[in-house]
Amino acid sequence: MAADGVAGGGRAARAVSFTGAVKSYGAVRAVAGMDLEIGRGETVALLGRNGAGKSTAISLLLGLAEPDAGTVELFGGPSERAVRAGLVGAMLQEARAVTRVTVRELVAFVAGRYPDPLPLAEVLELAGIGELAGRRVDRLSGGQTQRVRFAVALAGNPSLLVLDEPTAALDVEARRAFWESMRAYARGGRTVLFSTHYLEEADVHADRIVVLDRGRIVADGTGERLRHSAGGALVAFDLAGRGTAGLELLPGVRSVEVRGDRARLRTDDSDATVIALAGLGAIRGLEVAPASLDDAFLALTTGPTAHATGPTAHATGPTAHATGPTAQTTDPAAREGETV
Ligand SMILES: Nc1ncnc2c1ncn2[C@@H]1O[C@H](COP(=O)(O)OP(=O)(O)OP(=O)(O)O)[C@@H](O)[C@H]1O
Repeated sequence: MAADGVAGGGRAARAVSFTGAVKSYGAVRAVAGMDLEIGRGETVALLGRNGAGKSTAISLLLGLAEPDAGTVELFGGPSERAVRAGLVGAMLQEARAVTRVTVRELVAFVAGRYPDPLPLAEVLELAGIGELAGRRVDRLSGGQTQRVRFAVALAGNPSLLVLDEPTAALDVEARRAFWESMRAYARGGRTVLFSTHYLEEADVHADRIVVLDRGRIVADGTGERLRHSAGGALVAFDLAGRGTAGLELLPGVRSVEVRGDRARLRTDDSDATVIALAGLGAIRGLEVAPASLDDAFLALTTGPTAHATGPTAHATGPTAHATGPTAQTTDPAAREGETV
C-alpha cells in the first residue's frame, strides 16, 4: 500500500500519533494534552459532547492547525508529508462546495490530485451518488451534499480516512448505506477515524471508541470496555419509604441515584448487590440491566464544561472556511487560504 512509502518510522509506524498535543484558542484549551495512537487498519470513533475537542483534534491531525505543544504525526512523519503523499482523505464539517461544477467534475478533479485514486465509478457507487453525478454540487440537499463530501474524501483512495461527523445530515437509509460503504472501505486495510455524537454508531461501526471530554481522552477501548468502566450493571428497586443510607456501601456498588421512590445503583457486581439488597428486604420492583453505552458516556463526561461558554466552534473554526473544490481533501493546496 502507498502508506508504506512514507512510513518514516518503518513498518511499525502508526497511522496516527498524538503525543502530548495541546491546542488552545485564547483561554480555551480545546485539546488539552492528548496522547493517542491509532494503528493501521483500525476503525476508531472519536466521541464527545459539543465542544469536547473532536474537530480541533481532527484539525491538528490533518495539519490544518498546529499544536501549541506536543506533536501529531501521520504514518510516522509530519501530517503534511502524509497529506502531500495522498495518504489522507477527509470529510470535514461545514465545508462549502464550489459552485457550477457537477458532482462528477468535482470528484474527478479531486481524484486527479492523488497519485493512486479510485476509479470514478467506484467512488460514486461507494458514496451512493451515481444518480447525482450530473447534478451541480451547489444544488443538492444537505444529505446529498454530505454524500458528495464522502465521495471527495474517498476519491484519492487514501490509506487514512478522517470523517468529522459524517452522518450528521443523513436520513436513516442514507446513514445505513454510508456505514456499509465505510466498512467496505475499511475492510481493505485502511484506517478510519470518525467523530460522532451517536453512541450507537460508535459502538457498532468502530473497533475502538475514544471518548473526549474538555480536550482530554477520558476513555479509550471497545464499547464493551466502556460499559464496564462505567459500572457493569444497573440495579433498580423501589425504596418503598426506606432511606438510602448505606446503599453506596453494598458490595459492588459504585454510585447511587434516587429518582422519586426508586433507587438506581450502578454496580460492578450485580449478583453481590442483589444478594445484599435481598438481605435488607429491599427487592420490591427489582430490576437488573446491563449498563448501556449511554450510561457509560454520561458517567465519563458529565459535569460542567470548563469552556463550553459560547456557540460551538465549528461554524467559525478551522474547518469552516474551506471553500474550494478541494475543501474536503487535505491537499495542502487547499489550505492556502487558511487563517488558523
Ligand atoms: N477557531 C476557534 N476559535 C475559538 N475557539 C474555538 C475555535 N475552534 C474551537 N474552539 C473551542 O474549542 C473547544 C473545542 O471545540 P471543537 O469544535 O473542537 O469541539 P467538538 O468536540 O468538535 O464539538 P462539536 O461536537 O460541537 O462539533 C470549544 O470550546 C470551542 O468553542
